[in-house]
Amino acid sequence: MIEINDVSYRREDRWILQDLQWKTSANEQWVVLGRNGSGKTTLLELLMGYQFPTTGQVNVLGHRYGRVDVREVRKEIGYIGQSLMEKITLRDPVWEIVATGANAFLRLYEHIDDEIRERAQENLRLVRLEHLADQPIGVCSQGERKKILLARALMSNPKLLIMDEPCSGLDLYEREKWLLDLAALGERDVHIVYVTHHLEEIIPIFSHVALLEGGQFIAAGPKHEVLTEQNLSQTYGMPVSLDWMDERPWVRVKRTTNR
Ligand SMILES: Nc1ncnc2c1ncn2[C@@H]1O[C@H](COP(=O)(O)OP(=O)(O)OP(=O)(O)O)[C@@H](O)[C@H]1O
Repeated sequence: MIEINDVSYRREDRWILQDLQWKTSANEQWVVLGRNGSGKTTLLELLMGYQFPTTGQVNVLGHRYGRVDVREVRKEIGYIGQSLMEKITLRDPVWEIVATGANAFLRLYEHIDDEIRERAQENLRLVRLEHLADQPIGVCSQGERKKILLARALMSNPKLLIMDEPCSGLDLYEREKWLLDLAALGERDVHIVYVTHHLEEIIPIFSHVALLEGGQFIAAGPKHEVLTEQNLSQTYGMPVSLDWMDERPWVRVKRTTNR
């Protein structure tokens, strides 16, 4: 699904990503973890074709970037990130924002087919927000907006769903409801790459984890192999302990004698 070979990315005189090798398969669902500034969003931008690597190759869904029209590849990718929310017009009704996911535009400039309108309603039902269809998105809560973006991302029946901290700003209740919606996606034929700061969001549908530190992968592979106390302590730069509960990892900072 994704194949990254020898990828490095430089901005001005600084290497933001270095020597990345990464290969994912269709039956795997990935989480990417790393500290602030470790390069997670930059990595996602390379996958979306918003940025191009300084060296190396990026292949997504069988297309090699640089040789294809990335706009065509993007039609097969659903994306949820803060930058998308910032571009949305807050007075637009919810169902219209969902409908724009069908053609990867941000606004509707022409008449919408009944079929697309119906599918937008269906996807809103999927995230249990059909009652908000005619409201402007500006009046929706943060949790509702995240779900609306999920419904939007599903409009194009994406083969790949990329999510950049989709739970940020959600309270515990809203986060758990969002994760339930995400778990329901496990039944769909969609490959997920999910960036988060919170390990407990690694629900059972996720099979693989990549750990980024300073623009390099510390480890990438099956979650039970990668999520070790040693790897996580290195990723976060402090000693941590790890517990698995309800098939989810929970991390705690180890108390140290030095202050
Ligand atoms: N346009 C840019 N010009 C210069 N530096 C940049 C640019 N974009 C990102 N960076 C730098 O690259 C590094 C990685 O940024 P990135 O946003 O990918 O990190 P991140 O892991 O997503 O961080 P966070 O968890 O805080 O969102 C940061 O140090 C950032 O300052």
